[in-house]
Amino acid sequence: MAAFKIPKQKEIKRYATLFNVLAKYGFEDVLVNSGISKAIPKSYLNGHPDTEKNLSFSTYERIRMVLEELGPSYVKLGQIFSNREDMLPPELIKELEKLQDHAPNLKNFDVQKTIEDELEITLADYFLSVNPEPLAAASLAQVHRAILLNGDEVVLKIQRPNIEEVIESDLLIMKQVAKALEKYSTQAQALQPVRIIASFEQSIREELQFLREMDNTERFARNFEGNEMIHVPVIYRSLSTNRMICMEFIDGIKVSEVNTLKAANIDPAAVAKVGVDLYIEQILEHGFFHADPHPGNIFVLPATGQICFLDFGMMGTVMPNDKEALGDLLLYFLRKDVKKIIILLEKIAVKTDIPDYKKLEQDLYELVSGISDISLQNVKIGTILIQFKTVLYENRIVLPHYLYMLIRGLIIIEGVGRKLDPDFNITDNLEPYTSKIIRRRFSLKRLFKKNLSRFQDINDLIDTLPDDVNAILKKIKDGKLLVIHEHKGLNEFQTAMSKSVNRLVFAVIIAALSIGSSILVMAKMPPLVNGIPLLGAIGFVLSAVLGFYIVISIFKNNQF
Ligand SMILES: Nc1ncnc2c1ncn2[C@@H]1O[C@H](COP(=O)(O)OP(=O)(O)OP(=O)(O)O)[C@@H](O)[C@H]1O
Repeated sequence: MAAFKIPKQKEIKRYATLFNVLAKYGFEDVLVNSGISKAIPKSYLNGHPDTEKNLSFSTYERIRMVLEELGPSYVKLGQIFSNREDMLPPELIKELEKLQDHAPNLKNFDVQKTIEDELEITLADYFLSVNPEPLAAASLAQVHRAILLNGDEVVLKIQRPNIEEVIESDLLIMKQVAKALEKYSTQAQALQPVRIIASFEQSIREELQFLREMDNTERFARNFEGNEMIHVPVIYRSLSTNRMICMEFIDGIKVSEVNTLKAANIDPAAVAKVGVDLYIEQILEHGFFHADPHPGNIFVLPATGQICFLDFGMMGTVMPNDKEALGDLLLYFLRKDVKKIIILLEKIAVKTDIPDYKKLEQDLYELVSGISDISLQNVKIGTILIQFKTVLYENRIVLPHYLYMLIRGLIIIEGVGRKLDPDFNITDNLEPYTSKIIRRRFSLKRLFKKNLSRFQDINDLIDTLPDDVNAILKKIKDGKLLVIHEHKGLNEFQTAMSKSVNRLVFAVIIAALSIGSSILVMAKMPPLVNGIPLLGAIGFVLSAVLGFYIVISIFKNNQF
């Protein structure tokens, strides 16, 4: 039996609550085995729990219920881990996603005094009014509307009083329990509770730093500078602190309120298209994306139709190298090249322990075949991504955290899009990016760099792409790729390439002729005819004729 440090009096109640809730759902063993329960006076415990009723739920359901009952810190723990597919099984993730962040309004919360203390001001010097009734209440903060002296409408996102202490104290207990779980429960060991709590500690501390959230908001605004489709709330830095954000009030309609949008003459289908475009741009262009784009965090401004994202507490980052890998992954998926997908996954994974490569190959093959069996028009990216996550989990491949954030973000945003427009299809939004990636991957410059080794790739690509993607390729009016597509074959492409090489050789000859003949003319070198150097004159004429021919050919059909 482990020696457990007797908790201080004020912690005993929290431990007792934890024990009672765990016991209610049949998880008390760990506290008993680790000796924690012994340190709690019997008078605090609820007697023997009635586990019969609650055990009828699955283990993962019971874990979610425990978190709900234990309150804000634990709900936050569950929410943060609802996107840690790299650490938890999919069935548990599904349960954690059900956790809602609607905390009860604070009782006896003196908003005015809190603001004055936080900013060290007298309220009336800066604010015309502050609404004591919260606009929203979440586990870490409460949001209140206010009006500044200049008439600006703002909201104040204020951290709950003493939230830091509550979290510190909960963290302490969580760490103790995690250690005990890891030591005494084989079932819990697989979930790596100590690692989970360490990671939670980092995330929750970050979320409590409102200065970070403000930095994120402003970075997000800079990324979209000049884009008329989006509006980012303005932050009032001088009225904000690390525990309170003062920002522009967004007088918008939530994207989930489809009827209200229609009543305001806003086309929900257009909102879906623009909203998802903006999201994909964050991922693939800026590499800095909103990690929680649920409908409560996306508004439409009725006056301008602009989309407005809120809550920049959790953002994902895609580094330039990661973008390259994402592009490759997309292409290999489209080509159903399972072997290359595996090589790439192994390259980018943070951890792999693949027990059976044949099974992995089979799983991925089933996944990619599923994509091409149905037309891209009917593909639900969410379904594919969920399957993909399951394949990763079952084959013990752990990808970097940002990828799970991104997958989750795409699944959520696709859901938002489909709610706004049942015919919505995210692949339409992805099309310009797919085209761009393909064009970049197979540009002549890159092919030259790769010693033309991608010839075979291109041929494979053309032969294996689904019709829809070929249609995408067709749309690329940039010339080179169109030529590749229309020739539809390796030989023709090679011919086109060799003509390009010819063109280069001709250009070099002409340049040499011009330079050579210029030297002869300037030096007036013999043989001379009427004082003009004969060779120089021939060189001039030749280079002029050839140059003219090449220019005309290029203009006519891009070939010669
Ligand atoms: N600038 C704003 N203008 C209007 N409403 C806002 C604004 N900021 C926040 N809200 C409202 O307050 C709610 C909670 O805000 P926010 O999401 O930033 O807080 P949170 O504590 O991170 O909550 P959650 O974790 O539930 O997302 C939003 O969903 C929105 O309804």
